[in-house]
Amino acid sequence: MNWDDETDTGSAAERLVAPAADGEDQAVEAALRPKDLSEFVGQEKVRQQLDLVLKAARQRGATADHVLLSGAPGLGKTTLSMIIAAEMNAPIRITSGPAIQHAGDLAAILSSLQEGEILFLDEIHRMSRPAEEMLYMAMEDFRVDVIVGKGPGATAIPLELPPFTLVGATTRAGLLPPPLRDRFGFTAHMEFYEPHELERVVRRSAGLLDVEIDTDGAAEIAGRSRGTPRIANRLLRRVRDYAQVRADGRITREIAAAALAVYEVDARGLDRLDRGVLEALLKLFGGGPVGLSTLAVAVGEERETVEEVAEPFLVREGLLARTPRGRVATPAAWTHLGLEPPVPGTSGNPAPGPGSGQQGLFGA
Ligand SMILES: Nc1ncnc2c1ncn2[C@@H]1O[C@H](COP(=O)(O)OP(=O)(O)OP(=O)(O)O)[C@@H](O)[C@H]1O
Repeated sequence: MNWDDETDTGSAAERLVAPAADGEDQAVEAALRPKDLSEFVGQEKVRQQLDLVLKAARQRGATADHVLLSGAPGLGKTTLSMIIAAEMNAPIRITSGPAIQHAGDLAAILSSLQEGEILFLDEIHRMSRPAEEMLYMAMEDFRVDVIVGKGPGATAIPLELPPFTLVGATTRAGLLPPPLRDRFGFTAHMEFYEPHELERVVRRSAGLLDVEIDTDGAAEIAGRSRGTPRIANRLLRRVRDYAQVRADGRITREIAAAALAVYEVDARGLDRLDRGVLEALLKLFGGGPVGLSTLAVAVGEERETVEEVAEPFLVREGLLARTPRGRVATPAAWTHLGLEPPVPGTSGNPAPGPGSGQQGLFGA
């Protein structure tokens, strides 16, 4: 899947359930990041494999193989790169693909690395082609050719680099050219987290933020966090505000549910936009199929917003399907909104069923 699909565009930019980091996240994330592999929740396979890779490198007294981390935003790629540095007792340099537009930008970074340093290159799929080609040689031979001069008189001056470990992160592993992908010794795909894992993330973060929370309160937040630790931490902060202002500061299931109802994040993590799309699909178009443009007009949003912001999560949750004939709601969508699907052969509006308690863009 294309995880960039779930980035923010237009009116959806301020969503509480956006997977990308906002300013407030950046300010608090440093404090909440696990510092070593044992603190890193979930991703069992990745953790075990990485643990072996790092231990083996330490035993050999060598730098670790280059590591590629792929997966949706907010699943812990940056966190894991910092853990790699901590486990290797090495400094870390952080940069990103879009920041490296020229091969010279990359040469400057590479030539200033210390031996064993971890170079974290976020959004590696967005690096320019000349920089990418320079990276091939740097990863394989710890050497780059710096081109001096222009035209026929240009000469390549080889520059030796100290051994380093590149940790590349991408939301789009499929976009990486095979020669780049093949140069990583270890590739890990980060999965969305299970609710019980997010519950642990929430409880851990609550501890660090000095917030009292019970098991059910943590479970309630976890269930609405769309499989993503960053969203779990963000919802926790909003629930903490509510608990502090409207209650005694302690987070229980009731407090979490009431707080997130204020922010219109429902029990499954759908927000106002997601529910608006689903409600239009069910109430106005009998569950589809309906074309994307028509659906977008019906919810008063841009086509791109519906397609790139709302739909990826609805598809992932099995609530909506993209078919050649248009968007179609699944049986789970009817159940989630508490509506009865129309009986085949009738054209009446769907009747509200049990559980249709929450208001959406179209009312209940
Ligand atoms: N496995 C985990 N256990 C505990 N907390 C986690 C875990 N993974 C991520 N987090 C928390 O989620 C937040 C976001 O993580 P991080 O910045 O590493 O995500 P990312 O995948 O690098 O996102 P992006 O792709 O947007 O850069 C951090 O505050 C971190 O503390």
